Amino acid sequence: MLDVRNVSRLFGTKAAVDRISFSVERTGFVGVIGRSGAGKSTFLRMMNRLTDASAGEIRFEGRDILALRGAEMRAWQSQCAMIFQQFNLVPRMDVVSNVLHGRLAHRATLPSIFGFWPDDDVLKALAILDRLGIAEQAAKRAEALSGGQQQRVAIARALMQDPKVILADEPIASLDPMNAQVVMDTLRRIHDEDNRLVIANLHTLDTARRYCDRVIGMRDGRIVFDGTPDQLTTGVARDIYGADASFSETATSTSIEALGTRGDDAYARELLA
Ligand SMILES: Nc1ncnc2c1ncn2[C@@H]1O[C@H](COP(=O)(O)OP(=O)(O)OP(=O)(O)O)[C@@H](O)[C@H]1O
Repeated sequence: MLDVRNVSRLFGTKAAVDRISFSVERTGFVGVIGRSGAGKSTFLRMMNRLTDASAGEIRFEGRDILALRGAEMRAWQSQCAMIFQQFNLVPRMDVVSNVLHGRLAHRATLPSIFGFWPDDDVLKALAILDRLGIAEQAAKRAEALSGGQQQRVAIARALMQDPKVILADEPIASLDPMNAQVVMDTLRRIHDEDNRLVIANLHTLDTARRYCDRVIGMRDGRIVFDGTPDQLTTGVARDIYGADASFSETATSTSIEALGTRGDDAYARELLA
């Protein structure tokens, strides 16, 4: 499905991503972990063509997406939705309009600018918001929502593109543990129910272990670990983060795990409703 071959990105003489290779045979939930500056965001941005690669190939279903230009590149970008740490919504615009912007690549620009959306698109946006549990927020300005709700709006906007791949760059780094859990549950559900490939850069080990089928560890632009969550032991994590024997997992953890084991999911949702 996805074949990344010897992909590099240089900034000046420094390799932010250094000849990385891996394959994803079939759709899954892949987490990418590593300390700040390891190259995680640069890799996602190359996948989405927001940043050019310096070398290598990224083949998705047989096509080298790094070689796409013009309309073909834009078509790829709409199949490959991106979710960002800071949500990237239009704060003063209402929620449903923000979601409808996920359809921009499919619609004429001018009517969209003036807010003329086909009824089908509006109904689809409302159905997605309903699926993500935030339909009642549809008419509010995005800026009036909590961080977790805003990230769910961003996920709804991504789903409006009907993407094959969802790339999430630190999707919960700005959220408190309860909101983080709701957002991660949402991403996982989208993978399970829709079979979309999710690749998420994550800054906490417990989140990677809990939600991912596969974890890729990056260090200094290279892949230094590629395995299952079970194989992600403290020793392995120490290598990925480049820490010494004093490495502590708590420094790279949130309390999501604790919330889950206490069975507080329903409580978290109640609070967020
Ligand atoms: N536009 C740029 N110009 C110059 N250097 C860059 C640029 N973008 C990234 N870098 C450098 O590339 C390296 C990898 O950065 P990247 O943002 O991919 O890391 P990361 O693992 O995502 O870290 P973080 O979690 O802090 O975002 C860093 O050393 C960074 O300073």
